[in-house]
Amino acid sequence: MLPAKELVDNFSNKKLTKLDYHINVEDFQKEAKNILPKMAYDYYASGSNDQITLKENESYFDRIKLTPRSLVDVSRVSTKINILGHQLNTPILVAPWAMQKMASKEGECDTVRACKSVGTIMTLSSLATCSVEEVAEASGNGCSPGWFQLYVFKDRKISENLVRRVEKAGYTALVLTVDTPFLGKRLADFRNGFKLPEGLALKNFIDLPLSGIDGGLNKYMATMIDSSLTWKDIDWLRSITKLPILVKGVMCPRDAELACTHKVDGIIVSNHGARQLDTSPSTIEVLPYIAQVVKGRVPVILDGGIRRGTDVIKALALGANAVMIGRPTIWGLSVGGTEGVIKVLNILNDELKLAMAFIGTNSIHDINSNVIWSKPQTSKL
Ligand SMILES: Cc1cc2nc3c(=O)[nH]c(=O)nc-3n(C[C@H](O)[C@H](O)[C@H](O)COP(=O)(O)O)c2cc1C
Ligand SMILES: CCCCCCC(=O)C(=O)O
Repeated sequence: MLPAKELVDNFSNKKLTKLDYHINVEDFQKEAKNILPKMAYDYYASGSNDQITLKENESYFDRIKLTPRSLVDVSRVSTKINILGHQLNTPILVAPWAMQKMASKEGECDTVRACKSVGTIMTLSSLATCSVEEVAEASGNGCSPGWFQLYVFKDRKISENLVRRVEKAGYTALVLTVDTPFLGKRLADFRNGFKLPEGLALKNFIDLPLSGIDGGLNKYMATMIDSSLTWKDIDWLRSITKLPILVKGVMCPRDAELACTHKVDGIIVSNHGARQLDTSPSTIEVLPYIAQVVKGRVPVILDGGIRRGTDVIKALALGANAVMIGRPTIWGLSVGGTEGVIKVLNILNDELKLAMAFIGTNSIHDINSNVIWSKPQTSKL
């Protein structure tokens, strides 16, 4: 990927670095595949079983077309949004993903620095290789470190303690993952005999017999995570915290209605990056049906398969208030640590801005279903 000779930028005379040669998400993925150990790359990249949903999450976006518009003043395109009281520079948030120290030396701490720099939200996984407190410290004095993703353990006391630590450290919302009663079957992890590399641990549980995964990922989840969780447990979570609660992993309109009934503060349409139920639909396919049920009562966020700025527009047009990205940040972190994640977020946001100009929109609020191409009915032009 790097040219043999050191180059300088013609305009700024600035020396070009390795990251300058990565100009889209795919470049980062290719480089990450080259540099990561196979066991880590496979864990990060895989979907479950035959990976049918994994392909669909990306390819369904390509089937949706956008309508270019002409001669609209788009000299002031802005990607700023407000979500749950947060003023952000971009509608692209960072999804929770586990065990980030396999990708960079400081793992989740590197990612939170990138999110602060770009002006977006990081969601820290329960199963992180940096602790809640370390990530809060890395995010900067007095800064909100972001949102916290919660897996509910069979021993509720463990989850309750974790929630107390999250509140104390200044996180501003809980993201309750509801699609993981058990872990999906990712074939490569079985074949590779996945384990955490020497010296890494699940840092939020360092004092408990929960910080290692020697028996494998699936056994860990089956032994530790509470698969008896139901909608009534949203009420339990509400009873132990005042933090806003978003549910992540909603794929069915009926569940979206139940989420609203249980007064959640936000819904994340997600199939866990196609790592749970294979042959479930892509997230962008189900989004309009969920938005139709939610009717603006709470913010709707979509994740899964977002790899281009145009994908972000399509999600916003079909009813999302914001999106999250998982793997693009994994590849950014693997290639360039904090700077790599910043670069990936900027690439996607720049692509978003450019496409917004082409469809004739200046603000995120202007994006609605009219920007999606459909055969015009001549009488309605
Ligand atoms: C390697 C990896 C680890 C993940 N770990 C978690 C996790 O700990 N908790 C969680 O709720 N979701 C987890 N997810 C799912 C992501 O939050 C997100 O839903 C998904 O990555 C979005 O799809 P994308 O990777 O195509 O952007 C993980 C995803 C990946 C790829
Ligand atoms: C502790 C091992 C399980 C990690 C699971 C994290 C996750 O959600 C994933 O998709 O992977």
